[in-house]
Amino acid sequence: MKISLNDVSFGYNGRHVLKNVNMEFETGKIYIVVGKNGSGKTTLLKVVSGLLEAEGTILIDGEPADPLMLRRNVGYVFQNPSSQIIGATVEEDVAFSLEILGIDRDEMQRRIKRVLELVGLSGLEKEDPLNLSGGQKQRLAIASMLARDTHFLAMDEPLSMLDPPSQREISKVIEDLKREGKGIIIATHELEYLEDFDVVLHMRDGTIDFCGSWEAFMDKGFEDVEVPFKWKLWKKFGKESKWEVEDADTFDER
Ligand SMILES: Nc1ncnc2c1ncn2[C@@H]1O[C@H](COP(=O)(O)OP(=O)(O)OP(=O)(O)O)[C@@H](O)[C@H]1O
Repeated sequence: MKISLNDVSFGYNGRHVLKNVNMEFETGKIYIVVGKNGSGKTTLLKVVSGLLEAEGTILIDGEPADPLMLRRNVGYVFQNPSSQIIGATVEEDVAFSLEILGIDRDEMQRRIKRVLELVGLSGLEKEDPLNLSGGQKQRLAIASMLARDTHFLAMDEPLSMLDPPSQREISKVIEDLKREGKGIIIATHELEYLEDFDVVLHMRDGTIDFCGSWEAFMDKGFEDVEVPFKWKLWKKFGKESKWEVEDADTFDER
């Protein structure tokens, strides 16, 4: 599936914070959206997810799509997972996101089991979400969206509230979802742990001023994004090599 944005703009109270954006998102790929605070990342994700209605044209596989159609195809995972968690138990929380879809009980149980397995929360079905760690809450928020089985997921800073081990774990979950064929759009400042991503988008002042590979992104150099040391290693030694460099400060990039 492909979602195309043609000259899409959005304004809060008449002030445009997305300006004539043209972009295509495809399933089976991970898109990383970077840019400084206020550049429009969250707004872009909310427009693609149908949570905000924008000006311009949005197409799904070439057909005009309204916000409702976008909501059916793109799940949005909020920046703060706690704001999304409403169930008294882990399984109930996932069930809530399915109830509005009118799915029968057996199918619901199947989906709950599957998504909790996928995000590594099996065994915690009866747990109160409030007792979960930050990483587990983030997994639950992802699981609840996943259960809706949308083709795309838009995730706003899914790694920002996590410690490095949890960032690594959630990155793996996200990469597994890509292998399942989902299209994933992630707004993030944390570039360290995701490895298997496809496209980097850079936003500046409501526009996408770069869209391409991480190599091209590094070549261009953006002053407002700190490129992870790992990318420099990839560039020097190849992405597949597993080089360990002990002293990052003295590493020679050339
Ligand atoms: N509900 C709102 N009402 C008015 N202005 C808003 C609202 N939400 C965001 N904005 C403004 O829109 C612009 C883009 O915000 P957006 O949240 O999309 O940026 P962002 O790149 O996601 O930032 P961050 O990295 O801080 O999350 C900012 O100038 C912001 O102040």
